[in-house]
Amino acid sequence: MSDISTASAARSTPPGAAPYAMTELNREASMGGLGTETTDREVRRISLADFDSRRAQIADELWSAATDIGFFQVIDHGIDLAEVSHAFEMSARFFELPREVKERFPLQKGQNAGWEYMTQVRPSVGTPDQKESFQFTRPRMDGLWPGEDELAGFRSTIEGFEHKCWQLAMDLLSCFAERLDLDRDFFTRAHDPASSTYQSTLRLLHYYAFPDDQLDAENVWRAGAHTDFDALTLLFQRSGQGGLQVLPGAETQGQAWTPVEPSDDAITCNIGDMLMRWSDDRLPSNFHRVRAPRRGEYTGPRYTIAYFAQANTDVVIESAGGTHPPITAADYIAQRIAANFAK
Ligand SMILES: O=C(O)CCC(=O)C(=O)O
Ligand SMILES: [Fe+2]
Repeated sequence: MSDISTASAARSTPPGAAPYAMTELNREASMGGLGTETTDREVRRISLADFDSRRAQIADELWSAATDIGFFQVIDHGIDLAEVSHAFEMSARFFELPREVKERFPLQKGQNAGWEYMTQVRPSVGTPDQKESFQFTRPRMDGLWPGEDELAGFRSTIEGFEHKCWQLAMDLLSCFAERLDLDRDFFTRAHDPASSTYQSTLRLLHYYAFPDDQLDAENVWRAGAHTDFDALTLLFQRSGQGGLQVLPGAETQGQAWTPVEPSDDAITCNIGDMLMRWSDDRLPSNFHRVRAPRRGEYTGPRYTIAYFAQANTDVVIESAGGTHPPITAADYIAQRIAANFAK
C-alpha cells in the first residue's frame, strides 16, 4: 500500500532553485486577455447514482472528462438539493449583514478563514475580483463566526454542508486514486478533517450586481482567469447566474473560452494544481474565470459556493514520476495565496 508522505520526509529545496509554484504563476500571468467564446466543447454531466455498484464505470467517465476538458459536472451526487438551497440561503443572509458586523470576522492572512471584500487580485488580470467571500477552514475559525443572535443556524449549516462536500470530494478522489495506482483511500488520508493540519476550505462567494454604468468597463472581472491551488474543487452554482468559463490546457493558445452552464442540480468539478502535480500532469488543472455580465444578460448578483479539497498542511505533494519537486501542502498553498491577495 502506498502511503502519503508527511513533512518530516520532505526533501529541502536545492540552493538557488526557483520557487516551487513558479510554473503555475508564470502560466497564470499570461491569461488575462479577453479571448473569444465557444460552445463547441461539451462540459459532461456524470451521474453518480448507485455509486458503490457503478464505481468502475463512474471512474472511467470521471477520468475521461477530467483528462479531456478538465471540467465536468456531477448529478445524482447524494447531497440533498434542499440542503444546497439552505446553504445558499444562509450565505445570502450572511452577506446581507451590515458591513461593520462582517468586518468583525476579517480574513486571516494566509489562512483561508474569514470574510474578505475585493481583496483578491489574480496575477492574470491585476484587478480585484468584484466580490466578497467568507471562507471556512475547520481548524482556523476562532472568533470568526457571527453569534447565534446575529445569524441563527449559520455556523451549524456551514459546518454540516462542508462535511457533505468533503465526503463527496473524497469519493471522487478515490476514483482518481485508483487510476493513478494509489490505494483507494490515499487522498482521504491526505485530507483528514479530524487533524489540526486540515486545510480544505468551504468558500461562500457573492459577486456584486453590475449597475448599468459599470457594464462596459474594461478589465473588470468577477474572477480573473486562474487555476485552482487545490486537489479538487466542487462548485455549486445557481440556475440563471452564469459567467463561469473554462479554457482547456491543451488549447490555451487560441484562448477560446467555453461557458459552464449553471444548474441547481449539478456540482461543477475541476482538477486543481495539487492533483496535477500528484498525477505527474496526467490530470490537468485548467484555466477558468468568471466574466462580468454584458448588456442584455442577467446583471444581478451571483452567488456560488466552492469547496476546495486541499491536502493537509503536513502532507508532501510528490509525483511518482518526478515531474515536479516535492513540496509540502502548507508551502504550496502559502505561495499561491501570497501571489493572489493584496492584503
Ligand atoms: O464562482 C465561480 O463560479 C468560480 C469561483 C472560482 O473559480 C474560485 O473561487 O476559484
Ligand atoms: Fe477557481
